[in-house]
Amino acid sequence: EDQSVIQALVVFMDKLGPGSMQTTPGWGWNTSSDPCTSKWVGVTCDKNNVSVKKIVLEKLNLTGNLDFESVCKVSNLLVLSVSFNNITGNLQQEVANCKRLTHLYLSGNRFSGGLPDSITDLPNVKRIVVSNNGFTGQLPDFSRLTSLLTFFAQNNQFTGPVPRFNYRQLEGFSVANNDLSGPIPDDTGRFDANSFVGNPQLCGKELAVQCPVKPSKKKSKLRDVLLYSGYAVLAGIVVVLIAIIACKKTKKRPGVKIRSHVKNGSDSGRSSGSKNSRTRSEFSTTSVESGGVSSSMVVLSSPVVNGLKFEDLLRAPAELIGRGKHGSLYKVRPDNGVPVVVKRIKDWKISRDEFKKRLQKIVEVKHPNVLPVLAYYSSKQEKLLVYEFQQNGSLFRLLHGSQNGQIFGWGSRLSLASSIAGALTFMHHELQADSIPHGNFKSTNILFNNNMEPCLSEYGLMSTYNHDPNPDHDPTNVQTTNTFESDVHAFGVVLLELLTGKPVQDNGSGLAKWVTSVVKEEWTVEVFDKALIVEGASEERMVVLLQVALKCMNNSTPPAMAEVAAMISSLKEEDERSMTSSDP
Ligand SMILES: Nc1ncnc2c1ncn2[C@@H]1O[C@H](COP(=O)(O)OP(=O)(O)OP(=O)(O)O)[C@@H](O)[C@H]1O
Repeated sequence: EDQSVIQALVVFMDKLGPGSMQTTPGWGWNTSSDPCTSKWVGVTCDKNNVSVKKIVLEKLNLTGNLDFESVCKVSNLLVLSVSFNNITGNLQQEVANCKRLTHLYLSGNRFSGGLPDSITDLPNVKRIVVSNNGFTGQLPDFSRLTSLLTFFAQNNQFTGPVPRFNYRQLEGFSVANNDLSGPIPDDTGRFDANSFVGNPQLCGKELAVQCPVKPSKKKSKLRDVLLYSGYAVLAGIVVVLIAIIACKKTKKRPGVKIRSHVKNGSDSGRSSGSKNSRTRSEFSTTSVESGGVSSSMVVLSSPVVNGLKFEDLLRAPAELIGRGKHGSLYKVRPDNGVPVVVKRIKDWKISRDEFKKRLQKIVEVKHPNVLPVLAYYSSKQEKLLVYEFQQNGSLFRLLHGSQNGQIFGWGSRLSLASSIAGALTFMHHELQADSIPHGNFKSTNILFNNNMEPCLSEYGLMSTYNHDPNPDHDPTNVQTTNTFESDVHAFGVVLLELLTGKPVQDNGSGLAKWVTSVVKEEWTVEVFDKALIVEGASEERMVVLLQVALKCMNNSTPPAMAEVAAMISSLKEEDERSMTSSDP
């Protein structure tokens, strides 16, 4: 590169605040070396190694500002990614100086201010990703960007109307979780609620929120209605809360009531209502309120919960650790026992008998990489499941938590993929005839046990799919096959998460599209987690795993889980062989 360009790049990096990265061996980014021949970290050059084409600086803890004026001195710059850092400040209008830019990735930083109008002066730009930042203000009119394929701006604080785009040409689009207002344009085509949710003042058929007939005049009215109905709901909640608290105070012995409905649980002996001075578990509240319905707790024999009684659970202090779309999760530490988690599933339209039958089947199937159910309870109103608390957290946390997956190397990821694929294959095989797939497979449901072995959690609990009430159902019917296929699809998503280190949104379709497009554009390396690249993992084998992921996510002919497991297992063997054959 030209000396003037090198100087500009050094200024660019200085402003990005590289921190201690500068001392990393091979870091480059100084005026005495060349970005191409000295292979500066994050820089890719053209075939002849003379001009910089891509700058990818992801997850490097950069904390400064993005200086477009400097970086755009690189006249051939096609790709700029600074995702997942802590970059602050505004986006300069000089972004438009990067005339040849095709890919701009800024997600997962702390940018603020608006997107400059000049961003729509980038004639070749295909992908703009500004999600997960603190951007504000109105979005510019993107309709003149005829080359744009994806625009992701979710999780910011953009205001004003949904901007104009060539929606028919867009492959990926989201403005979810902002403060946009007014009607969703008519021409947004294939983009559904996922692309728009989380904007309370937005209306349109996609969101099933009707827009006022004369938008300009009635807009404020609609807003008022939304606002007031919001207040009404809030007021309602407060009243209910007060009522519940009042109830709690008057009912002195809630445990007794629950206990009287526990018919065939393993409880016996002392009255649970006695000397109960501890914080009562939150999940017991509704059990009490569901009074009158006979219910049962089944405690499975396991050394972990030897002699655990339902009352012990109810009496122990409980801490809410998750509230998902299927229910809440509490961490509970019964007297003298190991900490457990209690999953409380809401709104599952399944009878108590069916639930029991289903759980009996699930608990029969045991696999070392599947977290066993310790106990379950069902009343008409609610279903509770008990598992051992896993203090080492989930795969999601390992990949996207504060450590950012950096100490989670390629070998461990491949081995995790292989173990979990094996576990899921086994479960599918054993529960095929009963039509019980996992149903909610994702990285928060892969937990690390005390030996840091990955374990599949919450198998078969969620029925996002309709439960078939007919006991004589044909297990090969379409719906059933689809649900097992959904697990395979979800497994593909987790593979993508492992490979890219990126969290998943909207069922992974966005991530899959992105990966597919990137692969098509032949810069595959850019999809992989920076931590894997830095580690020097075999790109060839990462690509093979990527292909397995995309196969899983292929909706027309997805493979069976057993096939997936076989592919990963042979890849793992190959990887291990290469380790032992190369230098020690
Ligand atoms: N046995 C466990 N031990 C420790 N942490 C757990 C355990 N089970 C779940 N978790 C963690 O607790 C958090 C909340 O779990 P929860 O199951 O409520 O949410 P979710 O899996 O994200 O959503 P949902 O299951 O409702 O779709 C998750 O981060 C999950 O990884």
